[in-house]
Amino acid sequence: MMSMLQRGKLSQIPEDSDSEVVVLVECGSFNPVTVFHLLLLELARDVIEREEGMIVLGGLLSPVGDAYGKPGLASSEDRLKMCELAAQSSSWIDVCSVECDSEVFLPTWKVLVMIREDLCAYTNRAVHVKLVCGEDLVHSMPKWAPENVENLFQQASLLVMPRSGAKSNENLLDADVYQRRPEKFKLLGNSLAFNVSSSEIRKRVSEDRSIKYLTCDPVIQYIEERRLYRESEKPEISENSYWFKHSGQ
Ligand SMILES: Nc1ncnc2c1ncn2[C@@H]1O[C@H](COP(=O)(O)OP(=O)(O)OP(=O)(O)O)[C@@H](O)[C@H]1O
Ligand SMILES: NC(=O)c1ccc[n+]([C@@H]2O[C@H](COP(=O)(O)O)[C@@H](O)[C@H]2O)c1
Repeated sequence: MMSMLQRGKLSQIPEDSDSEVVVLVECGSFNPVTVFHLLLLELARDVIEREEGMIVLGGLLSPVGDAYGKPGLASSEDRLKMCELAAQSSSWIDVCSVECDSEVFLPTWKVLVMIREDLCAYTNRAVHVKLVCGEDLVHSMPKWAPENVENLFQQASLLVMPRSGAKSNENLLDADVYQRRPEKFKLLGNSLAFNVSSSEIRKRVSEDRSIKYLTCDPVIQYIEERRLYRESEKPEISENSYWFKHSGQ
């Protein structure tokens, strides 16, 4: 199988180390990738290394495939490329193309299992997988097929960042999914929470406003060259899309 995380970006595991090994995965649309997506992985790594003493093998951005059917989604080719350009700025973050390569929608738990199995086979040791996300993803889970949520909690644990300026006022601690499996969650401090989003970038591009420092320079150049997001969004919502049925929006 093609590598999901370039071997050159993987941390070395000292031979005599009995520390637990983990890969951090962020799943999303990345339409386009923002500075916050990268920062979220950095903050998660810091917490896991300092507070849990685990070895972080690497971090992955996994853009959802075209089959998700979310209105206004740029092609998986463009979103994958922008993630790759953003990951060039990191020594340990890489991009996983398994969702974009798939013609069918892959539930998040399946993506995490594929990544974990690939890395277990490569390192020849047990590898844990943690989903790094914003709290809006957790609030959307009641719309997912219940078995997909259950499988996710069986296969992985979550590192969750409060989302400043979130549309929802729900508190993560009140969410049913949290209350059912609190041991599966670790909350990241909100002192660095800020309100940059892909939708804000798309809006600003369509209004010809600056997006400097909201995403990486090579991503800005790519958006300009490919003239992405120039039209203001006219969401054509297909009621048959996976997104419409399961995204919670
Ligand atoms: N500013 C932010 N604060 C907290 N979490 C964030 C932030 N931006 C993105 N995330 C998280 O990163 C993951 C991937 O995000 P996604 O690709 O959906 O970007 P987004 O900015 O939420 O997109 P959009 O604005 O198009 O809804 C999700 O778990 C999301 O909650
Ligand atoms: N059943 C599932 O596992 C399921 C359902 C809906 C969305 N998701 C994921 O949640 C993320 C949502 O991203 P957006 O917030 O950009 O729509 C995507 O990575 C998507 O694959 C997973």
